[in-house]
Amino acid sequence: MPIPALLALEDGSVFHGYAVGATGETVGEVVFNTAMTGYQEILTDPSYAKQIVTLTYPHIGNTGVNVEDEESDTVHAAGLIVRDVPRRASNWRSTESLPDYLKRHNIVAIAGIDTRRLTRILRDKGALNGCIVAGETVDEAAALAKARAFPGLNGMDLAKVVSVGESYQWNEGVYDLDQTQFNQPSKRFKVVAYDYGVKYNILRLLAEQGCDITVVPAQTPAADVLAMKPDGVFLSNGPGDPAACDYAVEATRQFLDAKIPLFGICLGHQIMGLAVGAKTLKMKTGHHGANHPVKDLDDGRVVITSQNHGFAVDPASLPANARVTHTSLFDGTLQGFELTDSPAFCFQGHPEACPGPHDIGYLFDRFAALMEEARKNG
Ligand SMILES: NC(=O)CC[C@H](N)C(=O)O
Repeated sequence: MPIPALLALEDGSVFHGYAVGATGETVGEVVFNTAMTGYQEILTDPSYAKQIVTLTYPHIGNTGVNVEDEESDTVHAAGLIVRDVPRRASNWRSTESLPDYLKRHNIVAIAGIDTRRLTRILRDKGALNGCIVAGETVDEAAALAKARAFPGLNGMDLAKVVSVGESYQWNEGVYDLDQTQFNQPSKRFKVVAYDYGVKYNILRLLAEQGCDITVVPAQTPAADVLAMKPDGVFLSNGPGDPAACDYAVEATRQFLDAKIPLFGICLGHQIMGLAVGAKTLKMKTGHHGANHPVKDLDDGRVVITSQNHGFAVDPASLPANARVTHTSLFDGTLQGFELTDSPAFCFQGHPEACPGPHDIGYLFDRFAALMEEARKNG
């Protein structure tokens, strides 16, 4: 007999299903992700800290899990909600089933609920706080009280919580499926990457550009980084509210003043926005998926992108020296901008994919070109 589980949302909705992960309880902001593949990359994306993810694709776990597809050193999502997990996982790289993996990481997960109904609630009302309880006795009223007691992500600084404790070097490139190993690209740039909750594939794609990367903790002062004399600085993705990361905003201001090549992704984009004086806001419905159309305003092309954010930079608040480069074709929100007086640019979505399409991978080339240019100008 499966172990019972329930999901309670702060609006009073309750869903009954069964446990497919650890027993116990978890609380967080419930969001839906529309990607059809990549559940392991989603679970290990540190930007999902304090968020419970429901996947709209109904069959999750078909290909099991494997060590090469991890996007960080552990699972960061606060919980998982799915329609159905197959009884048997099958893939040539699979080393473990999804339920065993969730149990090993102590992640509470529920299956057997109507994820379409849940998604419609979240789409109509926006992200809601929720609680999953899994165990032989599940108490609806207690779960509801816990969902309502969760303070929400507004004002929460989670970047420094998930960040690495000590700096480290990263040189590994992307995974070569034919060689079944990670590339070891040669190095031509020295890059410092801030870890606000960085995904490994960002570091891998930077390495593919020839970056010799030093990953540093979120609160590393700008002066320490500038003392390393890097060719460029990278600001990573990460969880929580960007407006709460004052130390990151302050460091970014100093990099902009120093006119050092700067590239930000997702939380890094939002931090760059705050550093130039723009405002961030919480979106009603965040973007979480792998098929989001984004327009590149420079050449008009439409790129299909991976997305994972619940906050956004308000384009109306951008200063005159910020030029908008990308916008979302789903809701018109800001997706990218660059500065006209500094070699700095950023993107709200995920050019590293994992999971998702690679259409916007050209941003990594752009960062390398900025560093090349800065070198020439000495
Ligand atoms: N993936 C990210 O970096 C997310 C940034 C931020 N935490 C948001 O939700 O908008």
